[in-house]
Amino acid sequence: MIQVQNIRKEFELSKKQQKENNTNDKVALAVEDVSFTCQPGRIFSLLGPNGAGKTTTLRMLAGILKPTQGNIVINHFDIQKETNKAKRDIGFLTGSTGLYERLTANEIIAYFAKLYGVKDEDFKQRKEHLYTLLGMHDFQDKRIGRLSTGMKQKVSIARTMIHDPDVVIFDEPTSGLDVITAENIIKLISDCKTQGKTVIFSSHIMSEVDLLCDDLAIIHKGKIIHSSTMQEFRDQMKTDNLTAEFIHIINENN
Ligand SMILES: Nc1ncnc2c1ncn2[C@@H]1O[C@H](COP(=O)(O)OP(=O)(O)OP(=O)(O)O)[C@@H](O)[C@H]1O
Repeated sequence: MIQVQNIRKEFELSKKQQKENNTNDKVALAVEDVSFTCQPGRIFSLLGPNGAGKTTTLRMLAGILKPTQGNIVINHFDIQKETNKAKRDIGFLTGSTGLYERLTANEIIAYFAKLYGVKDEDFKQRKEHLYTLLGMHDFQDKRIGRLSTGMKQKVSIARTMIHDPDVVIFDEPTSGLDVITAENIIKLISDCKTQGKTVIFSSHIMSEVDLLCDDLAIIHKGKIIHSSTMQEFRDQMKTDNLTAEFIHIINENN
């Protein structure tokens, strides 16, 4: 379960950033008064145009960024007060997940399994499952620095899932992947739901949202402008498809 209450994130701007952003403001407000709940066994989708505040929100949920205000609770653990306990329950996938370029996929997966205290027998079984699902056997012994963007993304996904987290946070999970692998990721996300995990993902791809999500929130300029179940979203649509409806809601709030 993820409970988000009135979170706000301000970034302090350096003199250089102020110049780049053409502003005298000392802070940039990225997320303002955002609240939502993600339930176990359901998939929650966070949608929004570029720069809306999706990654900033997900990084706060994962305990990587500290909110300026507000509370985040992951499976009853306050992410700011009981960070380590909360983090054990989280798998976080982001496009910028740092992978050590000089290690191989096998070394990275083994390293993270150890870090999270995964038992040997669980490790072997999970690794095999993830490598098969993602098609990773062929490059498991290659150094990360020699892998393509899509291959690196696969390693990141395996790394995110190896400790079998209860709560999974995916920031644009299929970005940079070929259609076959993207389909497998969709299947992996869907399996997470069947296993009763709490899933949140951000995406620009409405067909993925349509396939996967039970609940959704639309964020725009740092604020939640729509929040409902997917069914409620469909029932209130004023246009005839999801993409058109998304654009319509954004335009109404410009
Ligand atoms: N470290 C930072 N310092 C200053 N401003 C930042 C920083 N990180 C993000 N921002 C700003 O916060 C806002 C939200 O950015 P964020 O990356 O969360 O958007 P996003 O919805 O994930 O966008 P995208 O779909 O393009 O990835 C943007 O205006 C961005 O410029």
